Amino acid sequence: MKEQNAILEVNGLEVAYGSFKAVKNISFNVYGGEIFGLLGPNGAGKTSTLSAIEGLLKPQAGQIAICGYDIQQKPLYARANMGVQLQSTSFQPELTVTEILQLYAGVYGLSLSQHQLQAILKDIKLEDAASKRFGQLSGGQQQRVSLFITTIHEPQLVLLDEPTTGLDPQSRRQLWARIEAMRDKGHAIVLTTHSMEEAEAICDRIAIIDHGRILTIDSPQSIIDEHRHQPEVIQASRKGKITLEDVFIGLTGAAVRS
Ligand SMILES: Nc1ncnc2c1ncn2[C@@H]1O[C@H](COP(=O)(O)OP(=O)(O)OP(=O)(O)O)[C@@H](O)[C@H]1O
Repeated sequence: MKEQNAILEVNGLEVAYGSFKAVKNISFNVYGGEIFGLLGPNGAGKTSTLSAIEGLLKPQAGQIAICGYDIQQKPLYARANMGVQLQSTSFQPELTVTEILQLYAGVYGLSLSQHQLQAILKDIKLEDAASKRFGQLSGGQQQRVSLFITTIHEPQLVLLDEPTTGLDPQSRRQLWARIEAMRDKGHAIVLTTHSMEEAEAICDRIAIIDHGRILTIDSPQSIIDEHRHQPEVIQASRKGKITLEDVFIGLTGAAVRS
């Protein structure tokens, strides 16, 4: 991680829906070459935070800059530096993999030669599925197409909302490897996840959010070390050793959110 290179700056972010404040004074930076995880129980404010970063909703207060461009003041510049993973349901199920790749390349003003297309299909391990319809792909295959399209314009900031939910362990590992490869190329990656295992496996830093506030922000191991002696964390421990999940439950409480 290169500390000097803040790709995403979030400062004093507040998001409200009517009179309800979903995000309350959240600040964090994400740097080139790091994977940053947003963790929190259902309703904590993760998606609201991502939506504000994407510029899909106007914050009640605070500033968000992507590569120095304010998302509200300079949305086109900010978005040019950002890749947002689309949900699989956003793609036309009747289009083939090739058609989808060509379509989205076109959206970003790129035209793919036959040679480039073959290289991409090989890279995302879908050589044999080039003419398959998107709707006929497995969940893991759809995620690979979706992740590739997110980064087709080589954005500096990549936003992934629960990228591996529903994938089998093999597909999840493969997606982790792709996300890590993006990190190693210098992209800044922000992802949300409910998987503590995922956060520990690939995130360089995480923020645990609850009720719209950041409770703690650091590397997974530092967060475990910092909170391992708290009584709520020890009480949450199930395996005799303190895990990130124990800290998460200890900090956010064991009650299921409505
Ligand atoms: N469009 C909306 N109108 C009103 N309230 C909303 C809206 N979107 C979200 N909320 C509320 O804002 C709070 C934060 O929601 P958000 O979707 O950001 O949480 P989350 O951390 O992404 O949750 P999850 O893990 O369930 O996806 C919740 O209480 C939610 O009910």
